[in-house]
Amino acid sequence: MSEAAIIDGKAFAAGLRERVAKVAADFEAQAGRKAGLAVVLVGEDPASQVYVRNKNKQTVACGMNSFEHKLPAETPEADLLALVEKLNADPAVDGILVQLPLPAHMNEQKVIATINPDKDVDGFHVVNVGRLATGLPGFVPCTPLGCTMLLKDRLGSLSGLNAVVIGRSNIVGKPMAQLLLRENCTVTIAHSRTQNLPEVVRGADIVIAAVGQPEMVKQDWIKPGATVIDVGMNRLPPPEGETKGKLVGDVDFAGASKVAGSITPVPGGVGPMTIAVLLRNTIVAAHRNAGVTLDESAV
Ligand SMILES: Nc1nc(=O)c2c([nH]1)NC[C@@H]1CN(c3ccc(C(=O)N[C@@H](CCC(=O)O)C(=O)O)cc3)C=[N+]21
Ligand SMILES: [Mg+2]
Repeated sequence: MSEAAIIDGKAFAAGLRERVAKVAADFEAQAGRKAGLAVVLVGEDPASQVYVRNKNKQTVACGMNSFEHKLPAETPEADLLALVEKLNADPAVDGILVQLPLPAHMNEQKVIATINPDKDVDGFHVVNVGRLATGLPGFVPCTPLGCTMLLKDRLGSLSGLNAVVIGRSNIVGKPMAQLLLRENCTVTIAHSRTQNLPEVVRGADIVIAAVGQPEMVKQDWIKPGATVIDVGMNRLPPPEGETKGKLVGDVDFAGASKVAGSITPVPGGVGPMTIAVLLRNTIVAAHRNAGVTLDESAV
């Protein structure tokens, strides 16, 4: 058995950002303004600050406006809701992202429910969850949409394939299952209570690992030739005398890549796709909100 092909999410994401930049330039020419993304960060979590900085840089690089709002951790929930309402009403803002997790004193569901669904470029609002489940146009969460793009690029049609999604979160597992169903896969959602998980995964042509358990999915769980998408991002404890631990996924990459047909690495796989799809969703939102025509399948 030869080594799996590496699915280069970083390169695919760079290509997607180039397509977004072209579409963003056309949008500006037609609408007479740039598309805009507002990112709200509450608190000083260092990892979150790095993500927000990257989003901001990539938004500007694609020719869109980035509006950053940083609030102290102890901000009252009512103040955050008021900011979201202000962004909802701002015609320069096409997309709104409130960085999760929020501090414990805030109700995430309530905050997400306050975002105008037509500016909800994360696809987290229940209206967008319902649209995805019923096949209506809306916004689809960035990570699972990015995974679907990588799968279709690699495999072409996914029709009839057995897909096993490990994890049932609202952000990845559940929308991932909906998207695979839309592609005519036979979909299984596995989770912490699933009996005989290795056997279930061995039936999969497509494995999506989104559990948050470092290197949980082992070599002998993988069907030979399967396509493996690793959504996990786990920081291992640093070795003696070092400050930064290694970043690993939910899949034992070295083992699984001996059996899989193709596999995403961590880092450089799904992560970069998440941000590129956010920019894609933002330029789509701008066209819809401004009434400018766009072939959405081309971006
Ligand atoms: N409302 C909301 N929407 C989000 O989409 C959202 C969020 N909140 N909160 C935090 C998570 C995390 N997230 C990542 C995006 C890209 C990388 C990424 O680009 N990772 C790189 C490098 C990571 C590294 O080296 O640290 C990679 O995997 O290659 C990671 C993580 C979006 N999130
Ligand atoms: Mg994620």
